[in-house]
Amino acid sequence: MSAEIIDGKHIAQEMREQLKDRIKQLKEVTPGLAVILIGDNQASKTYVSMKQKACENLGIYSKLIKLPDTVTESALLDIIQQLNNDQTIHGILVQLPLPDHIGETAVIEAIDPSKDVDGFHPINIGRLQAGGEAFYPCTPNGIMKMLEFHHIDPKGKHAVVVGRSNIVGKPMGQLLLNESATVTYCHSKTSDLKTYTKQADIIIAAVGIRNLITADHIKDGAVVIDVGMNRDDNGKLCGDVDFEQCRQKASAITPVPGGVGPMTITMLLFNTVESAERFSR
Ligand SMILES: Nc1nc2c(c(=O)[nH]1)N[C@@H](CN(C=O)c1ccc(C(=O)N[C@@H](CCC(=O)O)C(=O)O)cc1)CN2
Repeated sequence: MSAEIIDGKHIAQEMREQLKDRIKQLKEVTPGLAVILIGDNQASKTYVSMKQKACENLGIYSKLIKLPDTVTESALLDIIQQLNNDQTIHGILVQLPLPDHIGETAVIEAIDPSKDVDGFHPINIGRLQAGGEAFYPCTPNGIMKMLEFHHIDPKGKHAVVVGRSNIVGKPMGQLLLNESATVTYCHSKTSDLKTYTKQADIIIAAVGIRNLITADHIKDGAVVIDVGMNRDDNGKLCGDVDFEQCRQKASAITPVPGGVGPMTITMLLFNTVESAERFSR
């Protein structure tokens, strides 16, 4: 078997075209996104510039606030407060990871939940658990859209999520559960990982370990979603899944790059447009 490739770039592009129409409908309101970037992390700079470019292409106003990694937590909280009160801003995000001296929880909790387009605030996480209207975290929500696009219904399927981060693993399991999947969480300390992954109809690999998931880890026909963003020995971007091995056995698989990544940014745009729509009602 050779797997169907789940092309995140293509799905992202289709969704972005739909968002353009929604932005046109907003008429007097221009959706506004504030992005706070702290320090000099090269990957973060790249992701932020991709977010800004994507906003520009769609006609979303984006405001970049660059802060040195010496910024204090209290100065950062003040800036967030100003953005909470800024009527031109419908979405606020603080690019992660943060420098060690800044508390992630305090920062996330300072963002007005109605502008928390990353979907990380405890109010949005609680609403996600309740299955209600909320901003859902972008990467897992993007994966749900990819499954939907490929008519892969999680209902009754066994989904194994490998990873337990607050931004991907945990909400991913919750979203799959909300769609009636049976969910197993594994992580970097799970012993005998294969025992679990071999039972999976859908595997989400989001642990940040290059080539952790090999053909031996999956059953024939599994759907394999790779969230990993790692570098190989030559500095080339690669995921948590051995793509060449697993594509021979899986029924559908995402590549890295060009899989989940583009959907993360698209779902950020989606949440920002949704927020502007809510403000304009
Ligand atoms: N505040 C947030 N911080 C972080 C998030 C987040 O959702 N909110 N997620 C990640 C990084 N991230 C977005 O911020 C992100 C990662 C990867 C991609 C992406 O499109 N990757 C491309 C490859 C890009 C490259 O060449 O380097 C791909 O997979 O094709 C987009 C967004 C952590 N921080």
